[in-house]
Order: sequence, then structure tokens, then C-alpha cells
Amino acid sequence: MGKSGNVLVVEKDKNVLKWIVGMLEDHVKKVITAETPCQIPKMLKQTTIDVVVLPFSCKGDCIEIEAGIKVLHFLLRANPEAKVVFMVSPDDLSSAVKLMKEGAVDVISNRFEHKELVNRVLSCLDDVNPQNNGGQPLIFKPPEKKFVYHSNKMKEVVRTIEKVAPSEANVLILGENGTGKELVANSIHRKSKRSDNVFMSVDVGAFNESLFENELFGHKKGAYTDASNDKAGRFELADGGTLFLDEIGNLNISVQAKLLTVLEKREVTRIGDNHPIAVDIRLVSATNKSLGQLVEAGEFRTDLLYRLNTVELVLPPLRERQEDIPILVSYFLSMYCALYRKPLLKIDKSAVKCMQNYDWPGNVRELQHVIEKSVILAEGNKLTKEELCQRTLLEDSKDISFSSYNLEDVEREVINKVLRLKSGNLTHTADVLGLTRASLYRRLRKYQL
Ligand SMILES: Nc1ncnc2c1ncn2[C@@H]1O[C@H](COP(=O)(O)OP(=O)(O)OP(=O)(O)O)[C@@H](O)[C@H]1O
Repeated sequence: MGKSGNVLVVEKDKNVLKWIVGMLEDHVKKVITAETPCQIPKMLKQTTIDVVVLPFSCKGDCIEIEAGIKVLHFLLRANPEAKVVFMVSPDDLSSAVKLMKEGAVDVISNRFEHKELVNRVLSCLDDVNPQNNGGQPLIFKPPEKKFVYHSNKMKEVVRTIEKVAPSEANVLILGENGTGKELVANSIHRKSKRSDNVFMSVDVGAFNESLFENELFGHKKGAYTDASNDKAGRFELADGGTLFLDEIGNLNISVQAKLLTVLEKREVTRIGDNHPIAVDIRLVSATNKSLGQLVEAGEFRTDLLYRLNTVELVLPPLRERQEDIPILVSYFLSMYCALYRKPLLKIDKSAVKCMQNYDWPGNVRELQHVIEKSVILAEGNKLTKEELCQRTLLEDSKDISFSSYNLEDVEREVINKVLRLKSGNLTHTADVLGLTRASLYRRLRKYQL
């Protein structure tokens, strides 16, 4: 199959850039890179660019909305057929909408899984040059996901999955970010009677009230200005299968009432329509929050909680099941060495030990990213403790020491450390620190961070 298309990727972080280029090179004719948008005009003079990938954020290293729109217009003037894909913060829906209105072809979360970005770029190129692919969509196949564990705690979880999967019971999965909640939801589906039907995953926390209804219930043509076609919602699309509602603890209270009605009646009505449609779904939901506490605070409906948690499954954080680390490390090593076509890397025993001593605030997802990064950047055939520490904050873990033990200094240093660990993402930083976003803001102001 001939490769087609020139892709320009703008990215400041050299490691991320290297990764994206490595992935795209196999599929497209040419990948051109730039560290900042200022370099774009020069590059456009040298070559025709089909797809541009640009970072966007309200602050920090990326470009701001007005500048983003300017760059977008500039690119479209230079090549009206160019496809511009922006990477934005998932919290920043209004910028995403603005950029799409101004002509961006796609907007993707800057907390993307890299494979998602590659897929989106390939699908843009598919639009540009379908004949080059013999009509076949270009699909980057992500590695198959396995559920790997060794600890007694996870063996217990798996025993519960085996028991609950064949039933029709609604399941609520609890656990910190990155502990494998979606993987478990998927495994429940695959072991259920519905496994031949769809597994539909919805991040409910990502929607405000109107988007939520539109996304979950669908709409009738003409229901509002932009509704140019009938659209089925996710409930309808999941009919006969499993609907996975992720981040259920982030659902605002007015939307909770609507969700409860659908779950009770087992039917949805598209916006602008008055014919209810029966839906047959098995519901699995997940959250990293304590729904009990939210109920006490009046932020979560008790009746909805009882609908969701017929069976509750708790995934322990990785720091409480260090026995899983060696097997997860070798699983991710073989997965990424195969993916990046590298010989299987060995790993020092001391490096594994060091990983077992780390707290893994981002849990298995963080471990997976550390191994992926290490495979990409590895030069020899062995991963050493030093190499791993260089690329992560592992060395800061258990043997934590501070320049001063004054409590305020310690607090400042810890917040700083987690901010770095979470790449400046305030929601994730607050989660790790066990603070609300408001308390985190207060401390950021206090310490001028
Ligand atoms: N036991 C495991 N074996 C193999 N891979 C795992 C395991 N647990 C988690 N992972 C991997 O870690 C990553 C994060 O898992 P997943 O998305 O299921 O977590 P999550 O708890 O749903 O996270 P979030 O709360 O942020 O949505 C995924 O790539 C998943 O495949």
C-alpha cells in the first residue's frame, strides 16, 4: 500500500514529538516537525502540507485561542484543503467549539492516548487521498489489551468479575485514576451474554447538561439550529449491549435526574421527539470519587446510586499491590518492544525494585507510560534503574527528602512535585493531593506557584 500525505507536527516536548513521528512515519509519506507555530510559514514555503497537528491551551507552552485562530486562518489561506487538528485540554470545550467553527477539522484531547492522535491523522489523510489507500480506511491497530495481575487482591477482583459478568446486574467500579476500571468494565462485557453486541463507553463527566442529553439521548432533525439530521444517542446505539458510564461521580445533579428516569423506564426519547424508544442495556459505571461522600454532601442522588451499585467492585491502587508490578512491567515491555519493533529489552532487578518502592499516583496508566517512554528512548538492550529514574520522578518516591522541614515549605514542595508529575493539570493534581480544586487554587495563590 503506497504511503501518502505530508504531516506537520508542532510539539515542544522532544520526547512526545519523537514518539508521534515514529508512529506516523510508517503510514504517511513525510512527517515534518516544528517546535513552535512561528516556524510554520517557513515550512509552508518548502513543501505542501496536508495535515497539521497543533497544541493549544489557555496558558503555558501552547498557543492561546486568538493566536490559535490566527495560525488556523494562515494555514487555510496557504492551503484551503489543509486539515488542521488541534490538541486541546478536555476541560476547554468552548475553545474546541470555536476552533472547529473557524475551520479546524478535528480537536483532540491533549491528554490523548497517542494511538488516538495517529488514528485521527490517518483518517484526515484518508479524506485527502482516498485513492492512495485502495479505498481501505487506514487504521493504526492498537495493541490488544490484556488484564494482567498476580496479587491476591486482584485475584479476588477477578473472582468477583467471573461471578458477576454472566448476570445482568448493574456494576459500579470504584478506584483511583488509571487502576484499570475501563479494562474491568470491558472484561465484564466480554464474559457476559451480551459479548456479541456493542460495548459503548461514555465519559459522562465530559458533558454539560445540553451536550449530555444530545449525546446520550440523540435528537430529531430540526430539534435545534444545528440539528440537520436525526441522530441516535449512545443509549440507543448500545441497545442489546453494555453501556459503560465512566466518571459517573462528575455528573451534575440535574443530569442525574434525567439519567435516573431513563434507567427506570428503560426507554429514551430523542430531543425534539415525543416517541419513547425502548432500550435494552446492561449498565456498568465507574468513578474515582466516593459516591457515599457525594451523597452526604447532597451532590449525588441516593436513588441513582442504588440503581448503579447492585454490585460494587473496588480496584486497589497499584501502591497497595506491588506484587503486580514485575508482571505488568514485563507485559508492557513485550507489548511496546513489539509495537516499536525493538528487540525485547531486559530490565535490571534493582530497577524493578525501585518501581515497587514508588507510589504510582497515576497507577497502572503511569507505569505503562513510563515503560513506553523507556522503550522508545532506550539505546542499549537493557533498562537500568538510572535510565528509568531519569525519565520519571521515581527517584523522588519513598526516600522523599525536603530542603526544609518547615510544614509550609514541605507543602509547597509537594504541590510543586505533583504539579510536575501531572504536567500542570490542576484536576489531576488536586485528585492526587486529595484536595478540591478550590483548595488547590488557594494554595497555588498562597505559594505563588
Ligand atoms: N491489570 C492490568 N493489566 C494490563 N493493563 C492494565 C491493567 N490495569 C490497567 N491497565 C492499563 O492501564 C491503562 C489505564 O487503565 P483504564 O483506562 O482501564 O483505567 P481507569 O481506572 O478507567 O482510568 P480513569 O479513571 O483515568 O478513566 C490502560 O491502558 C489499561 O489497559
